[in-house]
Amino acid sequence: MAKVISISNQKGGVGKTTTTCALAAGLKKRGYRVLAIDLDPQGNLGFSVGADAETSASIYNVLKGEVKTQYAIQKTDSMDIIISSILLSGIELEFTNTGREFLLKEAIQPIQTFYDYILLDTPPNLGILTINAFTASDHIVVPMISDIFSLQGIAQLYETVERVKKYCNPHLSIAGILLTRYNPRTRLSREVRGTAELIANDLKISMFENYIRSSVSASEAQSLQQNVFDYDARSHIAQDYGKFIDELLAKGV
Ligand SMILES: Nc1ncnc2c1ncn2[C@@H]1O[C@H](COP(=O)(O)OP(=O)(O)OP(=O)(O)O)[C@@H](O)[C@H]1O
Repeated sequence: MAKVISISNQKGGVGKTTTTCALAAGLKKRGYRVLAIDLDPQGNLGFSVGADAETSASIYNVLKGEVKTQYAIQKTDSMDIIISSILLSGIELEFTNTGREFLLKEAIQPIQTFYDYILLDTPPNLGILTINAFTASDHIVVPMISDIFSLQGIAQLYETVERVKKYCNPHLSIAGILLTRYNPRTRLSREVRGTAELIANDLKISMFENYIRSSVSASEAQSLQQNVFDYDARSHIAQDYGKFIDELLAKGV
């Protein structure tokens, strides 16, 4: 039975897609069966792994009930993936029925025995797609860049998680906050890290000890549609994501 992990932060550009891609590819390299589902209407994850966006079904078709989940899965070198669609951006108005928070959970139920991990790349907001992701998930990984605005969003995210736990999914847990695009040499980064630790501590959320350093390999790998390990296994970003995955597995996630 697959463990389901949301990679989520309502702030844009914090490394959700990069983390989903690296986590999926790294877990696959460790021998796990991994499916990633792109819930972000921007569709960057599908592009990052070279998935077909022209003819294949997307998670939008699945949530609409037009296509069975198993027929939307594409196999790529890095991971199995269900791509996103720009049509997801209208879903807030389109799906208004009772129970709409459970659509994704129901959609992945028939395929959960075929995978060890299902990773959900969420959009940069706390709307119905993110609520669907949290309702379907066992754990949430929260990528965060070390700037002062990112800190403000953590409490809001925490409140959403508490609401989902109360009404939709009591088993949900935040696996931890992962600092991304981190530069250990700058004082600001270190200060924000210290403040993030205080906030996380107050909310009883853990921070991952490992962080992801800033590296041009992130965008270079994406533009070549490769995962960071295949692009350059010796790069900072590949090494950091490798250590993060070890830490995540050691936590029992
Ligand atoms: N460790 C890193 N070092 C340098 N650049 C990075 C790093 N991680 C991600 N980036 C770059 O930052 C940009 C945003 O990353 P990404 O798309 O993963 O964020 P996101 O949170 O998914 O964004 P959105 O909310 O828009 O979906 C991308 O151009 C990516 O290449």
